[in-house]
Amino acid sequence: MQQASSRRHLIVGNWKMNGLSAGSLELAKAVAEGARDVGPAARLVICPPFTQLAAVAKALEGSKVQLGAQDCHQSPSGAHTGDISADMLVDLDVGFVILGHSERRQHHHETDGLVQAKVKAAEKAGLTPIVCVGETAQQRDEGHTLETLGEQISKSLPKDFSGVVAYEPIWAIGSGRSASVKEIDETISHLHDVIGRHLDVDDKSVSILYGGSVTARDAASILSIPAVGGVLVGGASLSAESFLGIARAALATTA
Ligand SMILES: O=C(CO)COP(=O)(O)O
Repeated sequence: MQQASSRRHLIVGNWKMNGLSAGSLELAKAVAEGARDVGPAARLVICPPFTQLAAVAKALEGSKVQLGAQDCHQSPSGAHTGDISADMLVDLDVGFVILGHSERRQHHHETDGLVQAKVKAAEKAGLTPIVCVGETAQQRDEGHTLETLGEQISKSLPKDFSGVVAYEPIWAIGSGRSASVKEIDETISHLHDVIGRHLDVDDKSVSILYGGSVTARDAASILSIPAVGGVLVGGASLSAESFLGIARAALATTA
């Protein structure tokens, strides 16, 4: 098993639908500036809304912080009013794209099949997809967590998947209640097994992040779990101080 000391954690900020011009620029610059102290312990990615990508890309020039987006369309171009293609993201120096987030699965009715089509489009364009999976509180209470996640993994990821997975229990998102270290450890270890069984890739090659109410306070204990490849952060990524606090926790786990 991979040891915590040899890993480089991926710390991803998902700004969701937050950020106007001035505030986004200020936040991106502050993250870029503070990232200098984080050293090689972590790779930092911030995912602003589409409207801020171009400005944030400029603000991150020359920094170690990479740029991500929050969705893309499954087609390269065409009559898809209001949509954004993977090539359009690459054109703006975007390197990562979050796909299949539970908020899109729930509010935009995205299915596993659609998520897989988007993953293929993203990989073809040269983006690294960050594919989210997670169970509802009801699925958890009824004992269907592992089955639900297994189905999402096997149906949302192509057999030759080369991206990143994020385990985000829906009940933990925005609730202030992160899953426990034991829950995260057991679930992510299970997801590695599912990947090994269902995909044609070495499960160790797929990094699995945890997301759901991650803060600078609990980041070190989460990042110390050997199976965890990093974190996907919502609310706490909207302040440079708390996002960088999480990144510094990665540094502490490798010290
Ligand atoms: O959905 C999330 C990140 O994609 C998690 O959001 P919070 O960190 O606000 O719980």
